[in-house]
Amino acid sequence: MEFKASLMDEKAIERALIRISHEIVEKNKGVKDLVLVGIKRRGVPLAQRIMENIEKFEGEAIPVTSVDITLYRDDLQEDYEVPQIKDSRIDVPIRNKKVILVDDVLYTGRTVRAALDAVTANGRPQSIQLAVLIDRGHRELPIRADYVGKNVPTSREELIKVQLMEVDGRNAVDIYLREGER
Ligand SMILES: O=P(O)(O)OC[C@H]1O[C@H](OP(=O)(O)OP(=O)(O)O)[C@H](O)[C@@H]1O
Ligand SMILES: O=c1cc[nH]c(=O)[nH]1
Repeated sequence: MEFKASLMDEKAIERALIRISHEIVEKNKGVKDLVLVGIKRRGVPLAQRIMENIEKFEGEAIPVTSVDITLYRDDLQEDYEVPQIKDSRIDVPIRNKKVILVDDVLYTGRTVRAALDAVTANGRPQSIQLAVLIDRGHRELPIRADYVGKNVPTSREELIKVQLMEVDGRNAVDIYLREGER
């Protein structure tokens, strides 16, 4: 992978998450019935940070939980990976709640589609919204985000790498060119 450019530093990530946190409270007219669901792995610390921001502004904590969506190799098509639910148990009640799914990158939309299945397997929420740090385009399904940290027009040969302190030891968003695509 060849490094191309830095898209966001620690401060830019923090500002984007603060804005998203405000937008969530504004759109939902408060924090009542909100549940944040981070998509593993990097959606989980992002959901946690959004919860901490909202708690700071509103003085009220909202539940945070996670779903585990993992890429599996398609048995019939060797080079094709399909996101599947690894563990669909959600450990907070979501029936009649306003669920906010959180992930780092939105690309084809397949991970989010699997996450929607995982959430609805646990009960019928009042609504499901989506927050992502980066929307890089190239959707293959009719899925869009309600809250976006940064829209980044990309080519398919590029790769967006989000790094978060809790997982990677640093906070940064960088863009790379995939091996052999130059
Ligand atoms: O819209 P999609 O095409 O589904 O792509 C987006 C997903 O891809 C990335 O996960 P990845 O599979 O790279 O795993 P990671 O988060 O563990 O690195 C990212 O974290 C999103 O979950
Ligand atoms: O560029 C991409 C595409 C999917 N997932 C990522 O994390 N980056």
